[in-house]
Amino acid sequence: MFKIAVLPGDGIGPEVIEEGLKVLSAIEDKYKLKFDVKKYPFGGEAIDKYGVPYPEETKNACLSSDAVLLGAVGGHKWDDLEGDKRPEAGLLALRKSLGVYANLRPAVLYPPLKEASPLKNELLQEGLDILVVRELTGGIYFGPRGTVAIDYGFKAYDTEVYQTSEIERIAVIAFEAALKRKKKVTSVDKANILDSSRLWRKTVEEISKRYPDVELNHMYVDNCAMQLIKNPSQFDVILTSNMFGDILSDEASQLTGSIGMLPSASLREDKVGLYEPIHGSAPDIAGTKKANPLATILSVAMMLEYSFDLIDAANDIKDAVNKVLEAGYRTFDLGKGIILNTQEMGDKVVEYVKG
Ligand SMILES: NC(=O)c1ccc[n+]([C@@H]2O[C@H](COP(=O)([O-])OP(=O)(O)OC[C@H]3O[C@@H](n4cnc5c(N)ncnc54)[C@H](O)[C@@H]3O)[C@@H](O)[C@H]2O)c1
Ligand SMILES: CC(C)[C@H](C(=O)O)[C@@H](O)C(=O)O
Ligand SMILES: [Mg+2]
Repeated sequence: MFKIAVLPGDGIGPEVIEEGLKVLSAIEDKYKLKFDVKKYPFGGEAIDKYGVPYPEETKNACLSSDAVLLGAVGGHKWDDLEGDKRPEAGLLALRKSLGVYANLRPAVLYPPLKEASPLKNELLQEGLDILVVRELTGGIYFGPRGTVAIDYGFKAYDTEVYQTSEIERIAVIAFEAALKRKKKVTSVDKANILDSSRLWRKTVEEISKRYPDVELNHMYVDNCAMQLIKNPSQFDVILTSNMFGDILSDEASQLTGSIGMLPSASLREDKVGLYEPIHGSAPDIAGTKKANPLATILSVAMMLEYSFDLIDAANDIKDAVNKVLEAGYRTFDLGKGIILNTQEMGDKVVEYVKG
């Protein structure tokens, strides 16, 4: 029986997780499966209860599970805490402790959402299906950092650090993914300025030699941010660092209609994975029932696919989401249509999963 540690977190986290679990339980019924699902405190909620964002009990549960499903963490209440005591520090510790260095963020435009994308229709003729492969356990998020007092005020620093082995393993993930897609990798860096990016570029070049069937091009991150809007269909797999991937995936998500549509899987060598929507705790809409649960529901689909090899079940969820959208149902972030609240959207997906 697959063991899943569920971390609802803060803000809209628990709201979208509830809908993800509803869909998971519909899959259990449909396929006569049984998942061992347990919730644990994490993020701001855990700080309030235990004084730390990633308590030992939660850590032990995550480390002994087949998959971790996370809502989102953070909120104004904890914004003034020191960096390493914040809910977001718990998220970094979770990712690091699991060793899930490969963050896959598929930005897929579901055809019924063409109107919800801010792009002109003519730019979407070929659809939009980009896989952002983001390095997740290195780079500036984990490099040396600090704040020191100086003559006038303070000096604060964060350091982008990458070593060959970290770049190699994430590049392999990107090239392998490209082989199953349109066979194109765009590696995004800032090699005109940063030493770490120059090592990135050189290492990616080396790995690309093992993949003669995959086309590789390099792009500076500032240009990539622009090209995503100008000509998104040029991209297949975007391979990039932790911070650039964070930023570019939020940008790519909006092209698909809303950040509320983008799921993610964070993987390592074995099948264990962390699954989470790419959005945050959205304090501006928490408690209003406006949150779009589809990114979390699609993260459940990724969990079924990557950690459990339940491909049919994963496809059922993706098909159900497409059908719900085709039938005109929307959450408020997706623009015009039959507007549903968070719970109603979850129920609709369940209805279509059941068939
Ligand atoms: N993985 C995570 O847990 C994660 C990710 C990003 C941000 N955060 C945290 O979340 C908090 C808020 O950050 P932020 O406002 O920059 O980013 P956010 O992603 O929470 O929200 C950005 C905007 O997108 C909207 N939005 C996000 N998810 C949505 C959904 N499912 N449906 C509809 N609209 C949605 C929000 O209402 C907001 O207007 C911060 O504390 C931040 O650190 C956590
Ligand atoms: C909250 C933050 C630490 C996180 C990140 O930057 O990785 C978030 O923005 C994300 O995209 O998952
Ligand atoms: Mg982000």
